[in-house]
Amino acid sequence: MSDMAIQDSYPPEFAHCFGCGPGNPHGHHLKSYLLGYETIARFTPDLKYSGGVPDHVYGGMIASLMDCHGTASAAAFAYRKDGRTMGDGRRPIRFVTASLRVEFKKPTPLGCELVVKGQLLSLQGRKAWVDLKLAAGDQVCATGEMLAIRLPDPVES
Ligand SMILES: CCCCCCCCCCCCCC(=O)SCCNC(=O)CCNC(=O)[C@H](O)C(C)(C)COP(=O)(O)OP(=O)(O)OC[C@H]1O[C@@H](n2cnc3c(N)ncnc32)[C@H](O)[C@@H]1OP(=O)(O)O
Repeated sequence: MSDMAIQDSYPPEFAHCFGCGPGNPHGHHLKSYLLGYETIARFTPDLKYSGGVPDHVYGGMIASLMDCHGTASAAAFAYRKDGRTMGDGRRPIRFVTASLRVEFKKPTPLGCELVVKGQLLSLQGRKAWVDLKLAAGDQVCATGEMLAIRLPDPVES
């Protein structure tokens, strides 16, 4: 596993995301890592992120974790495809979410660590499709599929 979290390769001007931006002092600071051919992030939601009952995570938090982990995963997979290393000093590869479908399979328990994993389904041009799974222990609670779009490099003036 790379020691560097994918989000820690985001340049300061793109580090403000509430879910994962290292530069947002109020945010969740989700950290995603490339581990072989998949990505992984671990996160324990604070007890205030409850759903309809106090011991379940609310759906927005689950979607948020997939949102941030999915775009980070897309970037990591694109770095690998381009034969690059994150933080290599060149212009960073950045993706944003174009679409995210979440299926809530089981209630997600609050008060324990959640593990989000990503796998690349397809990477074609600027489009990356990422398969996502969120689990509590051995139980997969939600699955998702994201289309992430690679942002073009800004034109140098
Ligand atoms: C905004 C800057 C932030 C940068 C942050 C970086 C660090 C990350 C931070 C952490 C982030 C955390 C996560 C977050 O919270 S990311 C925040 C939530 N996401 C957004 O705000 C994204 C808003 N959307 C856009 O900016 C644009 O629509 C994008 C950039 C996505 C595409 O607009 P762009 O003008 O560039 O490209 P295009 O329109 O030619 O489309 C290109 C191709 O994609 C296809 N397509 C597009 N949409 C869809 C769709 N819904 N379903 C199916 N297909 C779709 C389209 O048909 C085309 O295909 P083809 O014709 O080529 O075959």
